[in-house]
Amino acid sequence: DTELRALMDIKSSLDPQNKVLKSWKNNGDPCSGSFVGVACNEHRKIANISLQGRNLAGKLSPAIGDLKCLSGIYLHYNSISGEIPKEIGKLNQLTDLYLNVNNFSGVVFPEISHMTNLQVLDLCCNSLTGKIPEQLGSLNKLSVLSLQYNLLNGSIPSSLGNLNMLKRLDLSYNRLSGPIPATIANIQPLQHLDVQNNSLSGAIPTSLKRLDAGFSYGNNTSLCGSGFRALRICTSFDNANVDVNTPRPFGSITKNHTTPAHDEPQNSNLQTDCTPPTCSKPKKIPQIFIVVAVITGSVTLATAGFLAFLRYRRQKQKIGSMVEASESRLSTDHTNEVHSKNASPLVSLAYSTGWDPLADGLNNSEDLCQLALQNFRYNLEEVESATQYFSEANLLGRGNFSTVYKGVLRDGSVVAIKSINVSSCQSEEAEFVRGLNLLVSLRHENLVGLRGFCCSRGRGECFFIYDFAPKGNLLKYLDVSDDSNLALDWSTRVNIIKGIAKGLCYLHEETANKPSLVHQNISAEKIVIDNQFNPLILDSGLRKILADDTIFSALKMSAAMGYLAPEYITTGRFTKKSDVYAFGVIVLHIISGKQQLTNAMRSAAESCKLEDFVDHNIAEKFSTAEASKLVRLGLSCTHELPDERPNMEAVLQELNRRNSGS
Ligand SMILES: Nc1ncnc2c1ncn2[C@@H]1O[C@H](COP(=O)(O)OP(=O)(O)OP(=O)(O)O)[C@@H](O)[C@H]1O
Repeated sequence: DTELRALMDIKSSLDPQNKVLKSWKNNGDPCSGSFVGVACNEHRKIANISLQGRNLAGKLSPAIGDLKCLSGIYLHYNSISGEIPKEIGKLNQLTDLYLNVNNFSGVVFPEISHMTNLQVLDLCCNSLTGKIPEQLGSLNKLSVLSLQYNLLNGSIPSSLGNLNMLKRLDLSYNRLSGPIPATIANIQPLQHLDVQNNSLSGAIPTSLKRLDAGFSYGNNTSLCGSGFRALRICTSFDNANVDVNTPRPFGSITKNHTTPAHDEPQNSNLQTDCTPPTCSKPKKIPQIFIVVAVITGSVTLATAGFLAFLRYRRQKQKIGSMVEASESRLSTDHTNEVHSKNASPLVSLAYSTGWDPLADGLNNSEDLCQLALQNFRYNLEEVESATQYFSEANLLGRGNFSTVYKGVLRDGSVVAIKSINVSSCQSEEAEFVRGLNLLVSLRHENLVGLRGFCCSRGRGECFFIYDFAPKGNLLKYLDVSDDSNLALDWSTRVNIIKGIAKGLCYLHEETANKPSLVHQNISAEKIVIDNQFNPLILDSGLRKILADDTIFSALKMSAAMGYLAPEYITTGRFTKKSDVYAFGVIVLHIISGKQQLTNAMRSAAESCKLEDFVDHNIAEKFSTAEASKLVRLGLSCTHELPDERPNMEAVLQELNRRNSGS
């Protein structure tokens, strides 16, 4: 079929050596869940391609334009080169386009503006040249436009002022010249505008003052304006300049450029190709059995405000060199004031506390908190030697904002070392240090033990060193065949459920020594198993040191796996009850032994048909009474309404009651 052919085409150009996309098979079914990074909608049309951070080094094929029901393309943090194909413009259902942090070159084709449903366009950190097409001004659903760190020149099109849903606009680190169009200042929802490090000139529209700290304009050759810090007052020459470049009324630009005659047949074709029900979005979000594409799309809607502007910062190797490049550029080209404004607070933290080996001897901190943290400090050398210089052979997992390696410390103990890019961390130094203090203070038998950390300015990364849990994560024990030896027996399953409940209860409770914490990212991958088959929760408290937007990528994953509480879609907030929901999903996973819970399974659970729900691998070797109570617990924890879910304390009481009764 056309979609499969298109996928094969995309595969051969994106991954010519067939290293990453082996699972995309000519005779396979892309909607079976077996094609890595591919998710379909309810009509079995491809809705999402999520291949971020996969080391893809080929090109993006024009065949992408044949996947007409795509709503999200996530190809960021790869090394994809060549042009962004014009054909991408045919995707008029697309809401998210993430091509940031790659090696794309060539121009931004005006055809991109045909994607009329686009909400996030992130092309940051590539080598794109030429002008920003005026036609982008017709993408009127756009809430995030990120074009920073490219080689774009020419002026900022005033048509961007038509983007009346835009919240974030980042054009920094390009070669743009001319004035900042006054039209941009009129975009009501705009909260962040970054144009720093360009060659802009003329008067800054005064109304941009309302953005306050959300407006960054440093390092532009001849900008002027009154009431903006570190800017000179405009002269009559500047004002004349502005007049010359005063944007045309944007209505006319929109008319001329956004709906050129040749677009219409193309777009209307797409409409007919893709008319509902083929591409329709589900009206209702089911509870835990959720289509990946639908939920990721919905989550995007609910959280678009905080999702994208910092995404470019979240790469591993590239970002380090980029930070350094921008630092050196700033220190040679620009004033100290700008330098200190742009340097990451965390970088200075690394200096001031001497965490970085390069900065040893500079430790002049008198802050008691920070001194207490010194006990947990490791140096980079130890981290490097433990992981054999971050050898791929020691790689345990690579997530959206972090990478985990297995390592052996000098004393012979085995550890898991989680590396997080500095740019994914809280940028406020005080907040970060507070988060660190909390992190090291958490202690519980069901939380994986944190031994220490190391923040390296040189690598632009922070490392967290944890005890290693040798039996792997919970996923390893789901969907296993009965001859694999991995099927857990009943009492182990109950013990694991109870342990997770204890760990979560500890996190949720507030004591004199710790605040109440919401984990926010509970899933089977975040539960590792120790030698005694006790469960240990990963990443507890980590949220406190991460930048606000960092959680978002993890969120999409948990949404995809069904761990995300339904109310998140409307509230955009994590609560203890959303942790309870994820816990409930895990309970159902453990009892059923399955990672994917089908509707049929849910009905079986609801009607207490245990024989259809409990993992066949344990045959009859389980207590029926206990199993039906646990299934009921799983169902009540995953109740659609948060108020109807029990809190973790009640869950634990129920589990203990069961134990004493059995
Ligand atoms: N302390 C540990 N002991 C044993 N294995 C671990 C430990 N920490 C992590 N792992 C393994 O590494 C995998 C990846 O860890 P984790 O999910 O925390 O990081 P990640 O892949 O970088 O994802 P994320 O972006 O969600 O943090 C885990 O699922 C687990 O299998």
